[in-house]
Amino acid sequence: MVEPNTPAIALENLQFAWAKHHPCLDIPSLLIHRGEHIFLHGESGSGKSTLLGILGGVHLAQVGMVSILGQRLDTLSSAARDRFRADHIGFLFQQFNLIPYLSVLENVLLPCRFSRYRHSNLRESAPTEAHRLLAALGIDATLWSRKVTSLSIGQQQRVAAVRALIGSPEIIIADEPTSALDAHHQLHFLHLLKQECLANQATLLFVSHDHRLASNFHRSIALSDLNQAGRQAFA
Ligand SMILES: Nc1ncnc2c1ncn2[C@@H]1O[C@H](COP(=O)(O)OP(=O)(O)OP(=O)(O)O)[C@@H](O)[C@H]1O
Repeated sequence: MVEPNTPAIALENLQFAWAKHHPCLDIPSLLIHRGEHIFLHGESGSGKSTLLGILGGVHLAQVGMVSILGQRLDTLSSAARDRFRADHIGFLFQQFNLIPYLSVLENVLLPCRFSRYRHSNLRESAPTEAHRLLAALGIDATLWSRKVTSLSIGQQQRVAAVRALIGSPEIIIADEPTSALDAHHQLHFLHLLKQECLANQATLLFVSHDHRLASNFHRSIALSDLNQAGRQAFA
């Protein structure tokens, strides 16, 4: 159980460089509170996906502190970080990362198979909750047993959102999730995602190039304002 006042995300003095490369991220501090909906934007190549990978414990910063829900990631083994991510973070990727040979329902149930914590958060049985979320995100019951790749791009995106949301992880991280959708479907998708995050009091960190979406969030953060990497080179 995570204390309600514990920040969702806290970074201090974070520095990260890819092997044999110049520093990519140098962030003195970042604090995101529980339940906040954050819009994170930045130019292509500015390090947004790298930062999300650090927050999810996929990459380890060489310097600094990364604390997620009060847990310092650098104190965990690689396997424990994977477990922590599976338990507490729902990731929603630009390319969906759905398992192509599984059905819609099988894809959606995966987090509850991999995480006992997320399974234990369910108020109903896993299939019942999956059905509720799929219906809430507008995926018709006739599609649930179909192979996920037979769905349209917009439908696959919503299936990926259901997979991120099931079992109520405290943090939802969405990396350019709407880039394949047209403007109308983008807003509709965002509305549904926010609604589910609100219902779960989840923190939403949403990355996009599309500034028109920013007004839908509590706070907008420009990575260029946070990140000092490379600044001295141009000073
Ligand atoms: N696996 C990797 N190995 C080495 N360098 C990498 C790797 N992944 C990303 N980079 C580099 O790190 C920098 C930041 O990349 P990143 O993908 O985080 O940017 P981004 O802001 O998410 O870009 P986009 O908006 O285009 O997705 C880039 O210079 C990129 O080339």
